[in-house]
Amino acid sequence: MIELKNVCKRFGDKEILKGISAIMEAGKANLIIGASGSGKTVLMKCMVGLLEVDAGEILYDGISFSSMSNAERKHIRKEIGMLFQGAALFDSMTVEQNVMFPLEMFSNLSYRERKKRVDACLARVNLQDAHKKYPAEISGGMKKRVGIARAIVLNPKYLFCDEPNSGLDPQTSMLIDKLIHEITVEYNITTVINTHDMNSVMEIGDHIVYLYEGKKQWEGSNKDIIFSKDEKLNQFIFASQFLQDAKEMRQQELLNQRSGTG
Ligand SMILES: Nc1ncnc2c1ncn2[C@@H]1O[C@H](COP(=O)(O)OP(=O)(O)OP(=O)(O)O)[C@@H](O)[C@H]1O
Repeated sequence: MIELKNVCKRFGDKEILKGISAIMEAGKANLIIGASGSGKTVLMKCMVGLLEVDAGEILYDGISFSSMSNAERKHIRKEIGMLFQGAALFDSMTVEQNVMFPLEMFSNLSYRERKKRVDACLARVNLQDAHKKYPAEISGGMKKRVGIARAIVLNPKYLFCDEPNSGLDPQTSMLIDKLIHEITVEYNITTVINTHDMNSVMEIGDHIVYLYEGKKQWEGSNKDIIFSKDEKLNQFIFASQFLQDAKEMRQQELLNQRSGTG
């Protein structure tokens, strides 16, 4: 679990994060959503220590990460996996070498053990036959899978995904979402996902934090969203008439199920 307590961040006289408190739960996909410029990336960077908070606190399983020195943060950093936008693979390395890279950097495993772990992670993301391929030879969806395999190769407790669906078609996006969600539940990972993708929100949003102009405007699950009366959230999620109609239909369906008439 990651806990944010009144997190504030400014750049010069521009206040970006205005006292955000929220919980990122273990074994759940925690989504940070909000319009462009609302502070999602800055918040994620604060959480992994790429930026320092100006005030407030970030706790990893009860331990204050924000007040630690860089040296003290090392053992928490080892437990963090990251899936970057566009997967950020090394072009000159094969798929297998990309996934093995963190093990070479941060583990004392023998080559045989490393190879076994890489094989297991690539199998978990359904990429059994791509070991010797280079990133340029595989599709965008496959690159994301390699990125996921690399992010989980060290068995992380925490997984950060920045826009995991960017550049993917809707069907591939859903497969990637499903994979991230399955892995999160399977290994009880605290997964934090920055996204603009409304499909992701509705499909895997176990826990959602909606930022509006640097403040937490709303927090809840994808099931709560259907019944939320928060105007700003509704305008953001159900922006088109089509989506508003879909929301009302789903609302009715759920109400019917509850009253036993559906
Ligand atoms: N290093 C920086 N120096 C100054 N301003 C910054 C810096 N990083 C981010 N900002 C500003 O902080 C605000 C929030 O940026 P952030 O990237 O977190 O938005 P976002 O919600 O992730 O947007 P998007 O969805 O477009 O990625 C923006 O106004 C941005 O210009």
